[in-house]
Amino acid sequence: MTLTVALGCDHAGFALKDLVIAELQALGAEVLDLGAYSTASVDYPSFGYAVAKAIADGRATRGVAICGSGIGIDIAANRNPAARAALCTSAQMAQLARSHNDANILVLGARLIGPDVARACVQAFMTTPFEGGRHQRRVDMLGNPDC
Ligand SMILES: O=C(CO)[C@H](O)[C@H](O)[C@H](O)COP(=O)(O)O
Repeated sequence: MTLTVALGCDHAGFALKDLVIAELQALGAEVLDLGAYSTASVDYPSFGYAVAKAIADGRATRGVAICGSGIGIDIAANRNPAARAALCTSAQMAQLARSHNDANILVLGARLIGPDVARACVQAFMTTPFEGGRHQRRVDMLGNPDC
C-alpha cells in the first residue's frame, strides 16, 4: 500500500524540502506538498497546522515538517490531537520516534542538520515499525492528558 506523506515547511526549511521529497519518493511514498513554495519569509505555525490537519482528515498517513530549528513547527503540529510530531536530529531519534512513540510526523531543523542526516532521518522514519506492547499503552495515554 502506498503511504501518502504530507510535507510542510517554512522559508527556512524550503532548501531541504526537495531533498526530503526525493528521499520519500525513492522509498515509494506519495508526497502531498503543502508548501511553502519559496524562500520568501512565511510563518511556521501555518505549515505545522497544515501537516497535522492533513493527517487528522485522512489526506495523509504521515507527515514531515521542516523549519529552521524544527522547534516552532513541532509545537504547532502537536497542537492537533491527531499529531505525534517528533523533532529528530539523528537517525536513531527517528527510529525511536517510530518504534516507541508511533510518531506520525517527522520534524527536521534545516538550520541544524545537513543533507545526510536529513536523508537518514527520513529513511528511519519511513521504514521503522511501531513496536506496540508497553509502548501502545503509553501512546494511548498521550491522547488522554487527564489519565
Ligand atoms: O526555526 C523556526 C521556528 O522554530 C523557524 O524556522 C522560523 O522560521 C525562524 O524562527 C525564523 O527565523 P527568520 O529569522 O525569520 O528566518
